Amino acid sequence: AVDLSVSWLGVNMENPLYNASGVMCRSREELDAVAASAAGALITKSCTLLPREGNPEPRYAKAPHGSINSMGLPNAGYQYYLDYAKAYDHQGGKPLFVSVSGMSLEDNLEMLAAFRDADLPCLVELNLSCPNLPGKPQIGYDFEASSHVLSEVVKVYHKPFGVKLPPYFDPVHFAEMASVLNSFPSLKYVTCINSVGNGLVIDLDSESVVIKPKGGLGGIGGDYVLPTALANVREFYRLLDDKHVIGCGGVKSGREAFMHILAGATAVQVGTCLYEEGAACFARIRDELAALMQQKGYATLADFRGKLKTM
Ligand SMILES: O=C1NC(=O)NC(C(=O)O)N1
Repeated sequence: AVDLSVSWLGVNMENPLYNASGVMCRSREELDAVAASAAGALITKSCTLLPREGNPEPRYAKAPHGSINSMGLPNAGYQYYLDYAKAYDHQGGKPLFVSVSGMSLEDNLEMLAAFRDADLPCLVELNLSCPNLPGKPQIGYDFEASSHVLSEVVKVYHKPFGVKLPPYFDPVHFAEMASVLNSFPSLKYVTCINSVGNGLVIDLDSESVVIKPKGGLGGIGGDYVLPTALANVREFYRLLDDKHVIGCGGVKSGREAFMHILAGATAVQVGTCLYEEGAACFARIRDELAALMQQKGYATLADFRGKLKTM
């Protein structure tokens, strides 16, 4: 038998799989559905200070090899998720993570101070990479801004936390961002990657875009992004000091979950596949991962984590 468990930053997961922030996690009903599934943990939709409607619909579409979304951070406001976390059974339940994505640094600091004061066992994932707010850049692509935000965050939030990063595509950028992240010891994990920003899916029959916001531009997920996600996991696994990397991007079976862990991922998030298949995907992916490990003769995740061979 294989052991799929992973313990990290005080979090004990029976298996390494959980939802990507944004998918099946905006309402308490959705969060409860992930908690009731075979997922090893759950994370909330990125929250803002005030509730947000988000971008006009249609704002999500399935595409031939994945998905495109320009949701625009629709969420119930941080108090809703703080209340959910306060009521949550942290002892008996699965680990709960909270994603925070303020519209400004001040908003981020106010929300983080509130989560700090609530003194909950949840780990925070600070989203530096939402690509879908018209007119707003992805903070993660501005190294100076990222450093400034993190400098202010660690003054307010003293517990270990993580950041959700956009995909990078250039070794110089991997090195630059790793250098910024390594200067914050309490930043204990990164989640790689957020959607590949501002892609364009065209429907040939209608000769039209498939989502309304931003002239059809949206974050790309699914099969399209797997190689980019794996590269980001492996590069940050290699470049970061004493931090965990959480893999996200293109996971739809035990195979891609295995690849992310082989590249160095401590745990693995599922986005597009969860959106399309529903919470049953967790048991399927879990069992596929276990079978793959069995076939390959690995008893635990640590047996192969980060052991990607190079030539
Ligand atoms: O960080 C985000 N990534 C996405 O792909 N979409 C959401 C969103 O638009 O709310 N946010």
